[in-house]
Amino acid sequence: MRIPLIAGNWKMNNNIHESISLVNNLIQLSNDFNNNVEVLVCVPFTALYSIRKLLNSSNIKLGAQNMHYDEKGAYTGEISPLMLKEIGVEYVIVGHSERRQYFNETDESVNKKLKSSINFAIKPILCIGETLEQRERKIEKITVENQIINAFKDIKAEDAVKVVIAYEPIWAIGTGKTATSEEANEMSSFIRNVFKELYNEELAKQVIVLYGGSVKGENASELMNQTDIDGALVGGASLSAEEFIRIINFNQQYEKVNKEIL
Ligand SMILES: O=C[C@H](O)COP(=O)(O)O
Repeated sequence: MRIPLIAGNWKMNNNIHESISLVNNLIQLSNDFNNNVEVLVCVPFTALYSIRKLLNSSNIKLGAQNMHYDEKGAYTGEISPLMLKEIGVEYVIVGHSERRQYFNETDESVNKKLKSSINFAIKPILCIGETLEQRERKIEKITVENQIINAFKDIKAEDAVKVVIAYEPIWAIGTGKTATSEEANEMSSFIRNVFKELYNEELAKQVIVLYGGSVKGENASELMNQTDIDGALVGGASLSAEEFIRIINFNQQYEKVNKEIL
């Protein structure tokens, strides 16, 4: 069974003080959380240690937004999987489009990071997705397929299933434009097909596929209740505890909307 995952990616926002305050708000409101959803916050490196201590008394998981693939070495300014492990980081985002676009993240480094995070038992969230130009040229599926094939090079099925996929159409990130629930579900279903071809049908059914790109409280329930979408990678809206909780509780809204319709 695929447990829904709602992951907040704070990106380069919140100093330590602001991070503590946001997480304290989340913890205070966590009694209201949808119990069937796994909740994760991916915070800046500088806040990881303080937030780890706060989260110890909660069910909220802790993630990092990037890591180097080597465990140590002469890589000035980088953070290793061992360092993340030492703090108790459970998840790491790999290959976010902003890292591919601004920091020369390549398919090759993404592949190395996936292997390394699996090796260190840090669950990777692999981001894939097409640009607006690629969608307009109708090459969004082949783009996403190639990203998967390259990212999973030499990764065995028993490890591949540990990777969470986040489908994030780049044109929907931080723009207020969301893919329609049909577009997002169609791509998520296509992603499962790629895994079926690359590995097997069982793995294709098991892999967790998130949607990311301007997810908010108001659109979460429709997106999350699509057959092939298992949750969300949330940027801007995860910076507000109230808005993030609206997303976490997408099912309650969905049930409420359905009851109102009935
Ligand atoms: O990692 C999160 C995504 O880039 C989505 O960001 P957004 O929700 O601000 O569009």
